[in-house]
Amino acid sequence: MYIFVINSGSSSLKYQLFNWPSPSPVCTGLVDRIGLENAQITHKTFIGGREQVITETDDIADHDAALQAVNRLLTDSQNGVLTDTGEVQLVGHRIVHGGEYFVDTTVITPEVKEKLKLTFQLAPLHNPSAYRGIEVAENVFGNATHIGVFDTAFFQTLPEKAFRYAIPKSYYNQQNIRVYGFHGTSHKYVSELAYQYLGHTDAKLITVHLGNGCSMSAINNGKAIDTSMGFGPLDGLIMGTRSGSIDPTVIFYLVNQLGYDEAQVSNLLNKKSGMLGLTGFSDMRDITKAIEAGNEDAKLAYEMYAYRIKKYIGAYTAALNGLDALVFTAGVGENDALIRQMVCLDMDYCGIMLNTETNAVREKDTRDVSLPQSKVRILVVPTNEELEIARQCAGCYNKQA
Ligand SMILES: Nc1ncnc2c1ncn2[C@@H]1O[C@H](COP(=O)(O)OP(=O)(O)O)[C@@H](O)[C@H]1O
Ligand SMILES: CC(=O)OP(=O)(O)O
Ligand SMILES: [Mg+2]
Repeated sequence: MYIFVINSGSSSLKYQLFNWPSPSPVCTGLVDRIGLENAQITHKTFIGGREQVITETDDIADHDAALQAVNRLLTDSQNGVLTDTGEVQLVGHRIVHGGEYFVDTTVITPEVKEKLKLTFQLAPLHNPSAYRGIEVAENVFGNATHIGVFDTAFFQTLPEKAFRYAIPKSYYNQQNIRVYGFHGTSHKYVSELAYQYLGHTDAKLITVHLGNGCSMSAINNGKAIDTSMGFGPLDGLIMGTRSGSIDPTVIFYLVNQLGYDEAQVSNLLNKKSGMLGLTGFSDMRDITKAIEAGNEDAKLAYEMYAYRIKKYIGAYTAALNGLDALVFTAGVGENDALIRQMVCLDMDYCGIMLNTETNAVREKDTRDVSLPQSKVRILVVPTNEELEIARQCAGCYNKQA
């Protein structure tokens, strides 16, 4: 059974095709810079153990054009992996915000799509493009069952003391204003691999997902008990373009003193802040280069980024009453050894002692980068949200069958 997984970002589209139940993808791809000049498609196929990479640069106006281009590559007469997109039976869609409506993996119907529209405001960088991705994919993969997998689902186990805000109860009861939590698919996936690596599931974990969006979660015996993102994916850690936690007084000031409206505040905090606002770059690789070139703003931003993570480690170690493993994942968490080093520096009081030598070695697989005497294991676990989405789609489909 072919399962196609789509992870639609605001300006990118990632995808993987699985010939289920094999967890190794038949092909993977990324369409980057959608809507900008010179969008780039990187399409990789893995057939008979051979990797083939096709890259194309073109102007791709929107998600519709992006999926049409992917469709062409998938069914190309020479290098295609499918004869027809009709061969795809399930399409899994990553949906960041399930709001109050979706607590689990859900088959997409017209009613589901209507409810999804109500979540746009809550995740403005993500849910509108996921919705667009669904609409386009329904045309391209007309025979398939489309299934939504929600970032928020993993956080259904949060206790009320962690998911409620200290505002009048009616805002929760009537408006569902509460912590939802995000990147749940990734936190779930890497925590399960960490438990496998540790060899037991009765362990206390802190998972640190550092991609464009960044979040942490505290996990006790496989159940999330707290997480750093909140009502929307803006709270908590400093991210590529998002501020993370900020005193709401700043927002009152922007509105009252500078005359900002809601769209301007949202644009500032979601798209112009974080590492981009502090340094002019949102990509950690550019920031590292800037630090090497002596850029003081970049150095400070890097320190702020690591410091915020450190504070959450302290908070979650307290919430868990101990810690067995600290797990780093996603683009920055997996690849940026220096961030891991800065986060773990001077944490021996908490039992965290990094092996700076093994930490500096690049590897693809799950690995332990702590010193033998460290009470807490420090793990680097590559995430794979697409594989987890495929797994959940197959589970949802089999339950229905
Ligand atoms: N070798 C690397 N060193 C440092 N950072 C990296 C490296 N490779 C990728 N990244 C960072 O990973 C980020 C993207 O992470 P990713 O998990 O792919 O994010 P998303 O899924 O949110 O787009 C980039 O912004 C970049 O800063
Ligand atoms: C929820 C979120 O922030 O997702 P991403 O990291 O893909 O932007
Ligand atoms: Mg991501």
